[in-house]
Amino acid sequence: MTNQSKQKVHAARKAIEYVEDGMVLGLGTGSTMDVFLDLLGERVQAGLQIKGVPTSVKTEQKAKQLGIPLTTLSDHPKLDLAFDGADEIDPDFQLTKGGGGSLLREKMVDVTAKQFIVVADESKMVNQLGAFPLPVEVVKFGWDSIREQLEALGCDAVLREVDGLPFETDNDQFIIDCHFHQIENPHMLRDQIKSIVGVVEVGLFLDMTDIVLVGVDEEVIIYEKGV
Ligand SMILES: O=C[C@H](O)[C@H](O)[C@H](O)COP(=O)(O)O
Repeated sequence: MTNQSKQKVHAARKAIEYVEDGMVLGLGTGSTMDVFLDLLGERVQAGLQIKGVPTSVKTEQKAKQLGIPLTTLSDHPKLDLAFDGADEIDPDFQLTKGGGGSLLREKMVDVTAKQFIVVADESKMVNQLGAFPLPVEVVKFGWDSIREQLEALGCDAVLREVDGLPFETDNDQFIIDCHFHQIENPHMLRDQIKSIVGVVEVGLFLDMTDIVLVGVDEEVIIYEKGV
């Protein structure tokens, strides 16, 4: 197991400690969340009573395989906790997400939680957002015109492809990855991107995070908002 994988396991183990009987949880997407789901599945098999709202089809399928009971945002519009990974975390807990293409459902779920807990290895901690290409989910219609409008904001904007074909999200839309390299003002950029007609969501998760659990070698560093 790589050091990064070990850090994910440590952080996911710590995250499980926040889960209590009767809670309704947002279940994030990605390799870190896969570790978390495995551990959660073990706790459920041992008798823990929780329900989860998945943030992607992939997470939904894995949760079902593990016997984790699922529910919906319609039935539970306010979640107790949401757990999710991140692609970048800055010192103010601002995030970029969507490396796996699940940003829309992730944001919809994560924003509804009383507490949003980010689980990560230490490679995700950055001084400034932007080295990781910023994912933007867009409608298919006129996507190239949207891409040009994104480039006008000062980035190289690239349609995400898999095996030479456009990547399609769980919502049947495209992702455009925006290479800004450095994001000076995440709030302004979010507002500029969201004002482009045809943009569905942007992978800047701002002012949402309550707790960050970072796996660092054999320990986990806990960062809490306001502490
Ligand atoms: O769309 C994917 C999500 O935003 C993930 O949470 C993010 O990419 C982090 O994934 P991982 O834990 O695999 O690094």
